[in-house]
Amino acid sequence: MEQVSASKAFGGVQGVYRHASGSTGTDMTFSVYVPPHDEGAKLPVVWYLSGLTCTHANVTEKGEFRAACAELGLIFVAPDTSPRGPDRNGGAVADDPQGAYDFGLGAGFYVDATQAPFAAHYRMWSYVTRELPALVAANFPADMARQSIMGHSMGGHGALTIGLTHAARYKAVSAFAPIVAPGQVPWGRKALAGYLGDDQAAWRRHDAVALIEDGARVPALLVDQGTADNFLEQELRPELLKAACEAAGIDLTLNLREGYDHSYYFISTFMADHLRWHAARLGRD
Ligand SMILES: N[C@@H](CCC(=O)N[C@@H](CSC=O)C(=O)NCC(=O)O)C(=O)O
Repeated sequence: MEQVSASKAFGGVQGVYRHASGSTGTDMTFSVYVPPHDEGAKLPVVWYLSGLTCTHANVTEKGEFRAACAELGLIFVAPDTSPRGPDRNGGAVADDPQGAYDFGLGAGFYVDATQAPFAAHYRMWSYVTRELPALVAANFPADMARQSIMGHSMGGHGALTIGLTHAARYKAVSAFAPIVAPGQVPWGRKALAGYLGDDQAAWRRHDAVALIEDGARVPALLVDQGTADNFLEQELRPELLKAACEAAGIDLTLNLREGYDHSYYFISTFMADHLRWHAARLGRD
């Protein structure tokens, strides 16, 4: 692992790191904020999965998480959203043929692709759930028995599906403006078809509403959603998650935030609220 940068912030260190990923077969860049802590202490880890078009940098620069993480003693990890790099294996790493913002580069959807040409490199599920946690555990003062996960939009979809699938691992799961049912909306249908083909069982394993319908459970979920979000009605559809949680008895807190859009102005406004909710479930309040 190579350190790209390290800057003191709120008494801790905001770092950016690069490594050769075995999951994606590319170099991957991610950021980690380590709050001030006693020497030898192990700290809980909050994972943040970003949305379409993002790298680690969007939330790192605009997410305004550091003050709360420093206060609460939380490590904050922000991975990239897709493999990147020189074109290999027929365009698997480079942008998709249409150059779309919602598929291919910057739009890995946190799945392990099975379809050519993406299967060779687009393995963000393995990267985020296995490879990067091992790297973080080995290189940072992380208590891997206390992890939680959150995300935005496409990353909210990733946080929900990963959190529902690994319910024992992640002590808290939350999202900002998540895609809740990718199998039912254009962004998701395009990505799942492109990465997973027509395997409907695989689609359901990467769809929060379908996972809940199929029996996945977490004790509680927190979702914040802006009412002025351009993507609300066509792509996000939080009412589908609300209905699934009600039917399943999952304690969903769905905060509809009047006038907020889909941007980091919205996310940064409610970031500290989410981190406090996570901290309470990670034994840090
Ligand atoms: N057409 C827009 C759409 C991109 C966009 O809004 N991306 C969001 C995530 S959307 C769901 O995953 C985002 O986080 N953008 C980065 C940011 O810093 O705001 C476009 O191409 O810009």
